[in-house]
Amino acid sequence: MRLWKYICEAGKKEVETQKPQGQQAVDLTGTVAKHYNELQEAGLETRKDSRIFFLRNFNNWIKSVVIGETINRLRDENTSDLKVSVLDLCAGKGGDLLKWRKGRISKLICADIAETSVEQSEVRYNDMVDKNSRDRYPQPIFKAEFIAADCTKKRLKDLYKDPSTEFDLCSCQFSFHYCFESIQQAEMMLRNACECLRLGGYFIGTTPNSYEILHRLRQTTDNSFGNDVYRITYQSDDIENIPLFGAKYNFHLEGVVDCPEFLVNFQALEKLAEEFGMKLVLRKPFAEYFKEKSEHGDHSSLLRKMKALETYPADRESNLVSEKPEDYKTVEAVVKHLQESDDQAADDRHRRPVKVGTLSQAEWEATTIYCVFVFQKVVDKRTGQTFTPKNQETHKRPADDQNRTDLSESKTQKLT
Ligand SMILES: C[S@@+](CC[C@H](N)C(=O)[O-])C[C@H]1O[C@@H](n2cnc3c(N)ncnc32)[C@H](O)[C@@H]1O
Repeated sequence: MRLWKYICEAGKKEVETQKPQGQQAVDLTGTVAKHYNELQEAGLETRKDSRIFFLRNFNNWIKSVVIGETINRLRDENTSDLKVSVLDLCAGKGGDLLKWRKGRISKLICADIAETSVEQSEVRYNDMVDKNSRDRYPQPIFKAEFIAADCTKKRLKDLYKDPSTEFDLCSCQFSFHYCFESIQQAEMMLRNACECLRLGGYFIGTTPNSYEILHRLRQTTDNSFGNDVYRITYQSDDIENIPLFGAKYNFHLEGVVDCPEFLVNFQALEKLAEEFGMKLVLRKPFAEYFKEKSEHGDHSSLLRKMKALETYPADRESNLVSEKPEDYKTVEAVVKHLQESDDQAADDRHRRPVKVGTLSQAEWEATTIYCVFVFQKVVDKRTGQTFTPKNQETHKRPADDQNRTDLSESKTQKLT
């Protein structure tokens, strides 16, 4: 508790000292909302031609796995016919609607600061319901509610049609970091994520891994690192004195994002979450999460179905997503090695070219900035009631240095 008090006080002080003298601190939520509101929704064809086609699919695969596994876990820990109710915090244009449908949830509330995105997600949802009703065998589809609000400043509970709504799951994908602008915003975001969760409910998400970002920043001399797909530029030269809140950097992702973001201090996040009865169950860098989950049969076939990896070698070199040979240097060596072992094992008639699924090095470096997190509500702060899951896995918090990625690590999966 003393540590937490220290974190809070330090956080508040930092926010104060960051304000230019005699002025209000610049509030960046407006900039973020404007950016996402103006973002055009690319059609399927445009997306296919994109330099980050596989990166986007890969990130989508990670979301599918964490969402799918958490819904399964909820049903395991409760009853198999649990009517799952979900809050999609910073839901954007509704990119996860199909995942919720696949998870057979019963109720969804989507909230986002960008009004245009909220409208688009509602249209998408209505199209999905319409299309389903015209199907020969319509399936039940979850009820949905859409809210345009700054989730770091507005208490969402006051905006729900039914303020007594309880959720089994809150999902915040690729968005949580925006709330680390200030302690007040982080507190409000966590309040929104956790206060309406029922005991045993989960708060899951994907967010940039600040350990990884700092590790990469320390290897540069100009506060900036990246490649032709992404770039991170930290606000100041002083990377040894990172503020707990408001540690701003600019994030650029080719053709999709160009926005101020904030480093998430995971210790502060855990402490803040504790105030809402939440316990960290898992935090894993994407590289590690991919390695673990891609070995699982269902997830591995989903990788293919979602086109989350690029086939290497391609039929023609010009079919590769990157024109730079160095983007395929590691995978080239892996294929060579696999081909040699296959050739030794097979006789002449059965020799076949080895193909693997992979990501170009530049996309791999971009996606491995992120990590997955899972919290569970283990204490109801109002009643003091506690929750002990049926299959409690003892969570070992990863040491900070285990939260970094070895970029030469294999990112391939044999296809044939
Ligand atoms: C990278 S997008 C992710 C969208 C969606 N979760 C997904 O995975 O497809 C980040 C989203 O966070 C939203 N966002 C940023 N700051 C926010 C805030 N303060 N309150 C609510 N939404 C916010 C943006 O409008 C945007 O839709």
